[in-house]
Amino acid sequence: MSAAEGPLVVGVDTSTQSTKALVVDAATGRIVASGQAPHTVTSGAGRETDPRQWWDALSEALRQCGEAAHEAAAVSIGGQQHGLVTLDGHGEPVRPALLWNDVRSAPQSRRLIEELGGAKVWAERTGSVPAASFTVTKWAWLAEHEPDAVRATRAVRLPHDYLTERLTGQGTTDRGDASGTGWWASGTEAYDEEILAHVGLDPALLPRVVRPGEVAGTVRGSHDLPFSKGTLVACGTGDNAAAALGLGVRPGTPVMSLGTSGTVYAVSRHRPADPTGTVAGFADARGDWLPLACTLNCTLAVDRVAALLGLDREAVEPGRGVTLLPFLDGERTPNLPGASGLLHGLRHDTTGGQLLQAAYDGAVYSLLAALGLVLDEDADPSAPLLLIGGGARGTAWQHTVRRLSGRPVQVPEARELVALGAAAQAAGLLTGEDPASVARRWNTAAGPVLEAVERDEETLSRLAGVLSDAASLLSRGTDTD
Ligand SMILES: Nc1ncnc2c1ncn2[C@@H]1O[C@H](COP(=O)(O)OP(=O)(O)O)[C@@H](O)[C@H]1O
Ligand SMILES: O=C(CO)[C@@H](O)[C@H](O)COP(=O)(O)O
Repeated sequence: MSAAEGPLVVGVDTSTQSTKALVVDAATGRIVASGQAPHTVTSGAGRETDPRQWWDALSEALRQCGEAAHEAAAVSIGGQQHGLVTLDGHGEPVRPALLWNDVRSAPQSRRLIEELGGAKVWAERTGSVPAASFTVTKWAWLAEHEPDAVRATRAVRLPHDYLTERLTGQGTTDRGDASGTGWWASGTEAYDEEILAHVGLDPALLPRVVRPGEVAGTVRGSHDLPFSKGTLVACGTGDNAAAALGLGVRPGTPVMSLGTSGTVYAVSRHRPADPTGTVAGFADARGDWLPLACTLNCTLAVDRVAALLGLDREAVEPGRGVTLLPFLDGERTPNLPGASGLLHGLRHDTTGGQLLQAAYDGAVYSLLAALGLVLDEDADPSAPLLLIGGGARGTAWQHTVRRLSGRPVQVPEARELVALGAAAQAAGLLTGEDPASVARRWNTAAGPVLEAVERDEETLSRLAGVLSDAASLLSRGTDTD
């Protein structure tokens, strides 16, 4: 391995299933070392992780990076959005974090929307209608179900804030991740004190929102990570905003991420406010906006169907009659938090491979149905859809997205776009550059473009029909526990 041309920076992605760390040469974008370690998420009614697992996983991922991590001049952390981290007076978790895909707060979501003036008011005020994923609904759920935990809480953080604070000793966040809480007003770019008062959350418990490009702090002395005391720490951001940075996308370029969550988004110059709630009006990590739609069921749901069928995830077969809505975790897009999976059109001659293809179709359909809503007038309708996340490596995912979108699809060769985006933020601290320009200089989006194929209108309209006909079944919910 040749010596680095520039200073080394570390970018971290602490996402739902694992924490990944990259050591990157800030001059060239070359990945000098990488590491990854898993965390566990509870199953059953809720989805929770002890935040200390993220720290341990970060430590292990950095250990795998070896000596290179010791040389880092700056570090930044991107992470799963929305999770509610509650800390006591010593900075220790009061209880495990409630994650973005925990739908127990669906009743609190409905109630908060109604109590504060309805969906349109929320969309105009915070950019988003707070579905059960949003932090504000989780805080309301906790206040109702575990008031002792709320009373013991001295600080409220998001997942990426938690790790940044353990590095720096400072409670900080950024506009991108703050915009997914439901208590950050997108018009004024400040915490919304009325919403906070409504849910009984003292603003003093929240982190300071660091400006894009500002240093969040420096690595403090006492920790078990390989960084030297005084290493610069950037503000970090939510994982989708980090991936947008990591790709260096300009406004209007559509991105689809296939991971634990499925997301579609584009950077926009216009502040979003979708009263239907399909599009979350997130801020990006620079000063623009990131209209985004997110599904709860993506790679894990399809892999689960493959496992139930005893098939490899690539063992799909074409078939036109069967429909599978893979809403194994409830769903957010469409907003059906109580839904479960639904199968329609099963026949004696339906094969396992056709059922598996139907699961891919169902997962991709929800994302594509929202794609048009996240793109504004800046968008070029013929631009390739950038496909990222673990699922983007899969041939069946790639083919399904091409067939149901009718668009060309570009699959960047770089695998860890969230961690690269965080690394670009860290590099920006050293050079004064815009992180998105850093990523473009690193050429992170480079990868093969798969040509457009004819859009499979028959499958799209069959899926739309089943979704509409099964509406009452899907909104009723299933008692499984
Ligand atoms: N080669 C592959 N083909 C299809 N799916 C894959 C492949 N590699 C990983 N995955 C899927 O990617 C998922 C993890 O993606 P990732 O984006 O890392 O998730 P997250 O960031 O949400 O934790 C796994 O659930 C797995 O199903
Ligand atoms: O809730 C959202 C976006 O609003 C999710 O995209 C989370 O940010 C989790 O991301 P992954 O772990 O799937 O990357």
